[in-house]
Amino acid sequence: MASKQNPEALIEINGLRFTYPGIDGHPPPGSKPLIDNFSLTLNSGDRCLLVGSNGAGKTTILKILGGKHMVEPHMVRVLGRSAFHDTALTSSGDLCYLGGEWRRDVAFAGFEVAIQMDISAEKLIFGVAGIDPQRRAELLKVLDIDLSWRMHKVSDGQRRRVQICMGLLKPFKVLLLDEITVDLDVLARADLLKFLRKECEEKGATIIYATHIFDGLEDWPSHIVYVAKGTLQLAMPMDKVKEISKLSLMIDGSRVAGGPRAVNNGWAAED
Ligand SMILES: Nc1ncnc2c1ncn2[C@@H]1O[C@H](COP(=O)(O)OP(=O)(O)OP(=O)(O)O)[C@@H](O)[C@H]1O
Repeated sequence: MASKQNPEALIEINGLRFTYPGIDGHPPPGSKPLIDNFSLTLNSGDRCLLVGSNGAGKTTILKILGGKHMVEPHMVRVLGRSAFHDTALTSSGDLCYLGGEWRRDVAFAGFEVAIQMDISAEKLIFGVAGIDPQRRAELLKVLDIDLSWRMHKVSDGQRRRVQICMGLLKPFKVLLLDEITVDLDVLARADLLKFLRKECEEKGATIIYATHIFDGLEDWPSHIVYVAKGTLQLAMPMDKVKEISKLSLMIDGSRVAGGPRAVNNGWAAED
């Protein structure tokens, strides 16, 4: 994470404040903002794990970053632009959001189609125009997709793999992932995380990944952000988290008879 002035910042959130509108389209009078005074800056190559309990506001933050909710343009800048107002950010593929409603549908030949329709994986994946064949082949391998799968007959995890593949076909600069890996088996998830890490390290992409499943993620993120009740509680590079966690193990080890207390590597946090 970097200072607000850093020109390399791919994501800049400055004092974000957000309240869901009521039925009249306006925030209910006197309502407390769901997200309040939230600031965060991520640079090229950063891989940020967004954690927090149910209802903490993770999806809301990702949707705002993905341009799905309107906020004042100065509060959220993605690639230096306002995600809500600059629709070219998403249409170009530079900003990619995978989560929420996306779980039910995929973009196919310019339309949103139900992911469970009677269609082959091949038709869906090869139906996306203007894709680098090498990238497509790599994703098919990473996600271990059988092109003959019929989407209405495959398992949830297999369907999700096709969907993730389609979402990642276009190279992105900023990727927002909202719990999209829950249906994947351990190996598929590990391969996907490896691919995503490579995109950051080699192409300078930035990823925010919201998840409750921390298994196998110890070495994936470069940063961790913990949110509770819409407020940023902690934003830290992983190196620092590991340092603190080691330190706390040493301190506890010297205090507690019988050895160090498990601190769960600094990952688990309760609201
Ligand atoms: N469209 C909406 N209108 C009004 N309130 C909403 C809307 N969407 C979410 N909320 C509320 O905002 C709060 C934060 O929801 P959000 O989905 O951002 O949390 P989350 O951290 O992603 O939770 P989870 O881990 O369960 O997915 C919740 O209290 C939720 O009820």
